[in-house]
Amino acid sequence: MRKIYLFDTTLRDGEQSPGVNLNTKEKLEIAHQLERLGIDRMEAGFPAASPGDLAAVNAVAKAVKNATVVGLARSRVQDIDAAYEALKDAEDPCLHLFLASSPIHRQHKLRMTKEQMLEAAEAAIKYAGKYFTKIQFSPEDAGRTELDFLCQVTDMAIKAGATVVNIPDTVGYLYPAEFGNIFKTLKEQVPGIEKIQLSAHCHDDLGMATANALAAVLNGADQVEGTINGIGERAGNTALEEVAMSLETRQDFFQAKSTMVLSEIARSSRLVSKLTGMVVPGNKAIVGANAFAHESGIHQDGMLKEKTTYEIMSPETIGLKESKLVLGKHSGRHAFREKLIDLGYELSDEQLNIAFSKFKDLADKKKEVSDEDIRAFIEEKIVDTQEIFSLQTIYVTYGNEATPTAKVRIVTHEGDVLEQEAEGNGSVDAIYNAIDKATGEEVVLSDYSIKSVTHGKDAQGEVHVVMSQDEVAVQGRGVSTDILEASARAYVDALNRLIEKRQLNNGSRRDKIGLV
Ligand SMILES: CC(=O)SCCNC(=O)CCNC(=O)[C@H](O)C(C)(C)COP(=O)(O)OP(=O)(O)OC[C@H]1O[C@@H](n2cnc3c(N)ncnc32)[C@H](O)[C@@H]1OP(=O)(O)O
Ligand SMILES: CC(C)C(=O)C(=O)O
Ligand SMILES: [Mg+2]
Repeated sequence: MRKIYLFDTTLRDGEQSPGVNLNTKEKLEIAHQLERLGIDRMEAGFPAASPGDLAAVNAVAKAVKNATVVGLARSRVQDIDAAYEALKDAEDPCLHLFLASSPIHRQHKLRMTKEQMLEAAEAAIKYAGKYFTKIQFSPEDAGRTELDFLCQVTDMAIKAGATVVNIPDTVGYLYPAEFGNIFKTLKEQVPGIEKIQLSAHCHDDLGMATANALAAVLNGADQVEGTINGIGERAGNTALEEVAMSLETRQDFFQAKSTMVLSEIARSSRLVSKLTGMVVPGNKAIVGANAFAHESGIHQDGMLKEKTTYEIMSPETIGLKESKLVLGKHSGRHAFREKLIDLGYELSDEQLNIAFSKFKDLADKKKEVSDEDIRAFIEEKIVDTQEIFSLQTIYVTYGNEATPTAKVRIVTHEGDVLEQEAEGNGSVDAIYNAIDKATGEEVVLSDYSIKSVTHGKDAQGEVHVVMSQDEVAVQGRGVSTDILEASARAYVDALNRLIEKRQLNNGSRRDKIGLV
């Protein structure tokens, strides 16, 4: 099995993400985590960029013991000197030199001919050879460089003393077959290529960064460069966790492995996200919050029966606890029942059906149904014995200079429809007056409280009421994403309990409420 070296540039190309600025302490924290992650080489910064970055690279160089520490430099004496200054205390230092080779960069940016580019790069590699035994050379924008010229540049770099030649697709322009072909060609056509390592550095402008890096591996690349979470200039770099997990998951195909400590992936991702402020999208491969979460019923059913139906990797491998079955609009009964068992509820099939349809109603209103949501509506309703009144609709008219009015429609358990409208001191009072009118009940409301039982903008509100009638007191609870609906539900719930209690105490008094 071939070893693929991982070169992490989170602290250099990753830091080139707009808005990211890591101080020395933060770079050190990430560097130590990269060591735990088993990264072979880490690029700590660009020492010539600023005295602060030189100091940060120097701090990383002194602190890191289990990886090669790399510093980036233009092909200029002052940059190489700065990099030497930063890296001189490293146990295993490496200089990363670059000079663009593509026609666009040569003509417009460097204003150099091919010959001048070759001469400048050669002079820089040779100058660096005085200080460094490990030198990586990158022909920047290699992806858009004439292939025969790239072979010439690589040949020059090997002869001048480079130990690694890194091929950057600087602007993320190439497709895997094209990028792979560069490596194949270099391997076939450059004499002495076996003396050095070939490396791939890809950008994600067309979403090809990982695919291109893996195409390079298939065509002989020894090293892949990238960052944690794929951060980096513009659309970012190859995400190293994607490469390592691809090699692991598809060993059969790549016949290559990295020495990344896979169980440190999740922790590394969280740390980089926290210190750079770059939020990991939920759908990001490997480390996104949804990468091991399943929402739809058919998938959840498959997962419960056999995880490999819908998971090609296990969350435990990357250091997460377990896969998540997220309850939402697309979930089914199997996952719902499993969740209830997890939460400690054992329901009969009939209760499960009632609970499931309430869950679906809630899921239509909320993006994700949380454990608290489920507890709230299970405890609210499944214990119900008889629903004499059920609230069908409420309409409330409110304006701060108008009298609030509410219209309710209630259906009795015998199918009668009771519809009434009333005014009140506030919206809730208007709703309660309308319910009183519709049901014909006269009650005293002695307590009303409201709290949020879940979080976020679509949190559920839980209303709790206490009411009494002829010295019989009952409580009622209502839960909804809308507090007026929760208020109405709590009131109707209490009325149902009141009537039930009254029936138990006195025999039927339903004639009084006109239900017979
Ligand atoms: C593809 C990549 O990611 S490359 C790395 C990109 N990262 C960075 O640029 C971050 C750090 N950079 C910096 O802090 C600054 O750009 C510095 C300190 C390096 C240079 O700053 P300045 O001297 O003000 O130059 P500026 O950045 O405006 O322009 C770049 C100069 O370097 C030249 N240059 C660009 N690449 C190279 C190279 N690899 N080798 C030699 N010269 C180069 C440009 O042609 C330009 O030269 P000119 O001034 O003669 O026209
Ligand atoms: C410095 C080089 C390797 C780079 O980051 C690029 O070309 O994208
Ligand atoms: Mg780059």
